[in-house]
Amino acid sequence: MDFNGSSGSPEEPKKGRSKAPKKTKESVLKQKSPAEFFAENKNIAGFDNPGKSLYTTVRELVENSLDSAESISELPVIEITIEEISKSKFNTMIGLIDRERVDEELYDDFESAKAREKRLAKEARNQEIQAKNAALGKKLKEPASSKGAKGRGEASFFRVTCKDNGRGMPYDDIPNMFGRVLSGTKYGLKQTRGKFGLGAKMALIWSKMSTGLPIEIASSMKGQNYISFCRLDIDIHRNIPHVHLHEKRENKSEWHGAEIQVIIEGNWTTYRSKILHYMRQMAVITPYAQFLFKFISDMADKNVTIRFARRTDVMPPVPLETKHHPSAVDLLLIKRLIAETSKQNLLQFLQHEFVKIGKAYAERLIEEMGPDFSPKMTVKNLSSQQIVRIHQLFRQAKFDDPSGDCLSPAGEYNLRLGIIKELQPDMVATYAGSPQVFEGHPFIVEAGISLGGKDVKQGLNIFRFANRIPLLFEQGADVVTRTALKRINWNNYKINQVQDKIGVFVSIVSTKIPFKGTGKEYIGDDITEIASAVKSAIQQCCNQLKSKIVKKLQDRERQDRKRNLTRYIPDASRAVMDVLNEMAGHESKRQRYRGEDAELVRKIASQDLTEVTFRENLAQYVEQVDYEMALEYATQSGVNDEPREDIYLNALESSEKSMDFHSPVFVFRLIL
Ligand SMILES: Nc1ncnc2c1ncn2[C@@H]1O[C@H](COP(=O)(O)OP(=O)(O)OP(=O)(O)O)[C@@H](O)[C@H]1O
Repeated sequence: MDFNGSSGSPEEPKKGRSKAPKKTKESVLKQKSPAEFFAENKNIAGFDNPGKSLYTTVRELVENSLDSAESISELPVIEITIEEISKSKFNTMIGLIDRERVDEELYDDFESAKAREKRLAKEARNQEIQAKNAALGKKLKEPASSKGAKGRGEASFFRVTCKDNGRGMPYDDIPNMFGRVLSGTKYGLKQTRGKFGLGAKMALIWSKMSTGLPIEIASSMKGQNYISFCRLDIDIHRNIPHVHLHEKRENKSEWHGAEIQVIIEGNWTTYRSKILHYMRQMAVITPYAQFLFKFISDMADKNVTIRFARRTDVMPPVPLETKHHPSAVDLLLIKRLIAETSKQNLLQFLQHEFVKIGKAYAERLIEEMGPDFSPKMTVKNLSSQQIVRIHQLFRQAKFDDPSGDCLSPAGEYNLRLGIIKELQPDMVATYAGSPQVFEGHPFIVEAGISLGGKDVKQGLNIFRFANRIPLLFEQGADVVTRTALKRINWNNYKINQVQDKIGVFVSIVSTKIPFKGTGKEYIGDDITEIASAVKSAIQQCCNQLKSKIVKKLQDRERQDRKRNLTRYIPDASRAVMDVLNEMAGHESKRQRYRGEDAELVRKIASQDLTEVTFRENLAQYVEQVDYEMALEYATQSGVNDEPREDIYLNALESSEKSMDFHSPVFVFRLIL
């Protein structure tokens, strides 16, 4: 869909300034194209500064690739490469001669000899303080990063490439898909990662603003014997693609998918960890995808290669496009649906363009609308007032909730697998809620709680996902953070909120994610339905963990008790034997005992019972008591009934041909 309402040749100028109303001399009225607007307000789309822009570019490209592969039910294979381009290399690329500085004082990072002296003295003082503190065992503060001198520093350039095995794009659509802001294929009512028709264009706008270089797209669809190649940039004022090269190339390897390449200014140093976190979290929520992430630079020690291997072939079902729920439409939307419908009369329109309106219910609604409505009336002839009446009734009438069938949650199995694969926790519990509704939109909340694991800090580590996208920014106000911090009493579940390493994973999917703020980065805390679904999903996980933790604690207590008893056996045996030896020492003393006691004393005297046998018997007894206690606990807590789950892990290297035989308790792999 195209917000400009244009579908003609992309190269042809159609809208924007050229079509602005004629201005009189006094008029101050101006128009802006959507591309211009977003270029001027790029923070809205997550392009706040070079570092964040690098992060958002990666994110937009990866998410487009995932959407694309999943739309054809293909297990995603995605390669993302960030290549650092030095300034001189960049200058060569654009044909600019690298010039040495002549007038040093002209530069923003120029530092006078006096200022340099002052800075170095300050740095030396700081180092001294740090050394003193270190000697006193005090916690060291990160030294304020000394950039040498003031200044904005050198710009860094990066070539970002993302290659996938997805659906690809039709040859003719590519220029508009990448060169016209607010055009995309994901505007319908459907759960998708992308929605606005903006992300890829923003990467291009940023490249245009920072390097002036075009974007390159290579793509092929299944069965196409050619690769569509397109190099283009965007005419920001007119919001139309400016195509440099658009041609068909040979597709020898029968490849399908897309490869997008863009050269932008960025900052790897400040956003490295965010980008790697993003990739890692994406691997958690998408364990059926294979990601290869590479950072390449001239300095080999900066290079990074991370392969996030596919660990399951189980892919969530493709989300389905659904119709609007009557309680979630506004006047404008009803008018648009009327304009677009293929249905003739009001009855058919209500029945077919909305969910949860059956024929009988549509008839009752029309009856209720009043005497100037009838089932057979032509829907396109409805007056504005009549449409308002329909809208009012939609807001007041009762409708069944939409079902969650159109949604595609990650799935409890995938979430658990993702958590285990990336964090290797000591314990994990997951829960998938049933579909619920807010403002006429279905949503599903899934959660996972883990304890322990690698690269997890003490306290709460929150991982948020919306429509299977990791959300990394603006965490504080998010519904998940607030719920985990304020509404869960972790003590109740024997979890120590400060000391334990707690992973909180919450994934929300919906046909509409109610993002707050400008950056599509957090979900507000004010939608009660979502807030309570998040709370209950976390609690369900905590309950599962609690029984595991209690069992573990009891196990530990038992082991401690056994260890303590065992530790005292030698002393206790020796002490008792001393007494017994004393009793059996003299014939005259032995005479005093009768029955069992006499027998015992006799055995001591004849050395039939020694300290060693006594010690052995005691050890055996402790063992038996321990066993009986374990058995008693198992019967009480029904440990044997604990649900078991099969988890099938794929081999890290899938190059070997093999066949897996799954049994309830093991997987047998036959290498062919
Ligand atoms: N890797 C890809 N494979 C196939 N189609 C793609 C790919 N990348 C982009 N597209 C197409 O280009 C369109 C525009 O992409 P863009 O990133 O601008 O917007 P979007 O993904 O629709 O929404 P959002 O701005 O919310 O990300 C997409 O709707 C999709 O049809």
